[in-house]
Amino acid sequence: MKNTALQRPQPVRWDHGTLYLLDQTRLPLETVIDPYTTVEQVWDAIRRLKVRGAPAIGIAGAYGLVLAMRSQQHLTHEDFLAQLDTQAAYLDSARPTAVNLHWALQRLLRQARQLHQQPVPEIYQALEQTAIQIHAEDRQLCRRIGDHGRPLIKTGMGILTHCNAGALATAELGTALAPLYLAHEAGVSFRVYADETRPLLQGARLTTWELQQAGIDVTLICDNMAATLMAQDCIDMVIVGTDRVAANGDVANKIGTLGVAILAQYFQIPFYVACPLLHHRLRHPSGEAIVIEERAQDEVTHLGQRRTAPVGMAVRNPAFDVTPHTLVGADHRARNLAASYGETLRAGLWPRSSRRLNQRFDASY
Ligand SMILES: CSC[C@@H](O)[C@@H](O)C(=O)COP(=O)(O)O
Repeated sequence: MKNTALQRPQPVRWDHGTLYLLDQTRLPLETVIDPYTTVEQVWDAIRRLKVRGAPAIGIAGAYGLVLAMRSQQHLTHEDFLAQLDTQAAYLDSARPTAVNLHWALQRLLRQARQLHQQPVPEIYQALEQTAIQIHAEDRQLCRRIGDHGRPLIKTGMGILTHCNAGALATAELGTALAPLYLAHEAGVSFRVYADETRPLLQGARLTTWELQQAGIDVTLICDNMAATLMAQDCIDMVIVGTDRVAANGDVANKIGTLGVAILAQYFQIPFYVACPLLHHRLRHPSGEAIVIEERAQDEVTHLGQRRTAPVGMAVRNPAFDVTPHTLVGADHRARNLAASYGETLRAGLWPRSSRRLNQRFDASY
């Protein structure tokens, strides 16, 4: 058994009331961990992707709300709860697509309302404990995804992943990368292909970095090389994370995921989405209703500080896309026959309809 636990990076840390975030914009060249003491700093870190990946954003947002309320403990109950609402709405505005941020903030708001009879400092203490609990729960959820997905990983496989859904995006193991970490620890040898993931290069900068640190065989490819590698039989499965799941099983994930899913169907390669459905309330009936974050133009017109497009160029920069549920799953032939259900990698269940999918999610967490 190999032990990779020591090499895994920790994107978020809470230590005696101070939040520490690993600045992911500086990876892989520099490993910088900054302390955060104000809600404005946390909002900015989320917005700029210093902390990123749906689960890590949710955890950081929860701690951000705790930081916001620390200096408000002198307020009356009514004013404390009003301020809590205001600060949660502010944090929630940092990034719209990942469900975890909204989910974590709402959980803290609900808890504060339930405790409205308690003295304000006790409500504050409970908020801090819940943020710590959200952090710990994510660690467990990632491990469960890892346990569930590990048997899929077989010796000799080539595995393609897009963006970064690893330790850097979560409390510990990652979602999509959790099965890979556990398979590696169990001695399974496989090769990961990491899409570079334009425009912000989460694959090139982050997935390669964390897998390399863990001693996992990883090869970097440009996004436009995936089709060729599939045609050359280098890819046996695709596994990605998700920022939001709709009730019909459609999944929003980093821009470019849809293209990979279409390719996987063409080449009849299993396409898995790894996620803990605890956070996904399946509020949207289908992927069309999911709000997709549109980011700044310079992320597309520049590579780092260097301009690569003409001045004045029209640009689109949606940060995520939606993969229809019909493209998610392991058996493309079966899916063509019964294309009306989604399959999402989760605790041992492969539901056959979105209604059952919903029930099973609730039952398991
Ligand atoms: C476990 S993470 C799943 C997703 O959050 C991940 O794949 C992703 O798209 C992250 O996007 P990012 O813009 O880097 O926050």
